[in-house]
Parts: sequence; C-alpha cells; structure tokens
Amino acid sequence: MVICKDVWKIYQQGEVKVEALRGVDLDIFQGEFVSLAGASGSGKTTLLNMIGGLDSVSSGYVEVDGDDLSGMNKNGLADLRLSKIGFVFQAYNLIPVLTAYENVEFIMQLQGVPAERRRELSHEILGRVGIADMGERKPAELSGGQQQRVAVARALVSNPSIILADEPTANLDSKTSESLLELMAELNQESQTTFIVATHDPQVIEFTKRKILISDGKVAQDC
Ligand SMILES: Nc1ncnc2c1ncn2[C@@H]1O[C@H](COP(=O)(O)OP(=O)(O)OP(=O)(O)O)[C@@H](O)[C@H]1O
Repeated sequence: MVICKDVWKIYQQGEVKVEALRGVDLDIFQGEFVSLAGASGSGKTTLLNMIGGLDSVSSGYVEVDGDDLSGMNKNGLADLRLSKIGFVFQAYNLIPVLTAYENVEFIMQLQGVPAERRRELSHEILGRVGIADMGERKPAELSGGQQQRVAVARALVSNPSIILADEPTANLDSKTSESLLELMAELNQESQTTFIVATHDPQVIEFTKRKILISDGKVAQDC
C-alpha cells in the first residue's frame, strides 16, 4: 500500500521557489492499477519520484509497503527501490550496449541473484511479455513497443510490490499502447503488483479503473 499525507515538494531554482507538490493526500491499495493524470507541470513525475524514493519530500509523509520513506537516508531509499519498486519510463531507459536479456538481468545482478537463476528468470519473464525470441537483441534492434516490453519485464522480474510508470505509452502508436496496457493489466491481475501510471494519454486514463487527477501539485479528482 502507498500512503501520502500532506506531501509537499518545493524546488529551489535560484531565487525562485517552485511548489511542485502542495499537500498531496492519497492512499493506493495493494494490487490497484491507477493512472495519475494532469496537465504538463502539474506534478505527476514529482509525485512518482516521491513514491519511488528517487527524491525526498520537503514535508509530509510517504509510506510504501509499510516503510516510512521520510525517515530513510539515501542508502535506505536505494535498498527500498531495489527490493520493492519497479520503474518504467517513457524513454525506456534500457542500457543500449546490453541485450534484452542482459537488461532484464541487470537488476537481479545488483540484487545478488546467482547467474543461472538470473538467466532462468529473464527467459521466463521475456516469454511472459511476449518477446522470448528477441532476448539476444540490443534495444536499437527492437521496436518501441518491444523495448517497452523489455522495460516492463525488467521492472517486474524482481517481483516488486509496486511498478511506477511515467508516460509508458508516450512513444507508442495506439495499437501498441493497447497491447502494452493489456499486458500490464494481466500482470497486475496475476501478481497483485500495484501499478501507478503517470500519463497524458487519454487511452491510458480510459483504461485504468481508478483515475487520479493532479492539478497544481494537488489531487483534484480521484474516481
Ligand atoms: N528539479 C527541478 N527543479 C526545479 N523545478 C522542478 C524540478 N522538477 C520539476 N520541477 C517543476 O515542478 C513542477 C512539476 O513538475 P513535474 O515534472 O512533476 O510535472 P508533470 O506533471 O510530470 O509534467 P509533464 O507532464 O510535463 O511531465 C513544474 O513546474 C516543474 O517545472
């Protein structure tokens, strides 16, 4: 479960203070599949960064899977990210010199999973996301949709309790977006992994059961 209580994030830009989040209150239960929608600059990415422990809050409380993030130092946050959170970004963020298998294995390597087990799991998960025969290809040899499948596989392989996705369909056509969404929904149902997807894409918003609208750094609508 994710709990945000009166979360504020203020960036200092020279003399200017940017209030990116202005008192976000939000509960997201385990196994939910939600979209975070809102205009450009409304604070969606900032909120994902707070929930994902990529950055610290200016004030307020963030809890992920029973852990209070505000009390954690950098190492604690890094451990939390590695053990509990998977990330999928719009630009895929795959490592260009590594094959699809190696990209998926990379996180497990950081987690100290033995080589044989890594190979087994990465094969299994690439099969699960429908690109088993493309494991030896590097990102540049894959289409945008296939790269995004690798990114989802990589996020899922360590069995996180939450997947945070930032504009995962931004570079995809609507058919490819639809199949990515269906894949994420299937994985969500199977594994009860929580999916939180920040997006502008009406197709994604339409698809998700729960839609959270962020406006001016606050939750404006939650339905
Ligand atoms: N590192 C930073 N330093 C200063 N201001 C920042 C920083 N990151 C974000 N901001 C500001 O915080 C506000 C919220 O940004 P954020 O990226 O969270 O919005 P967003 O809803 O994700 O936008 P988009 O849909 O365009 O990605 C914006 O005004 C942005 O300019």
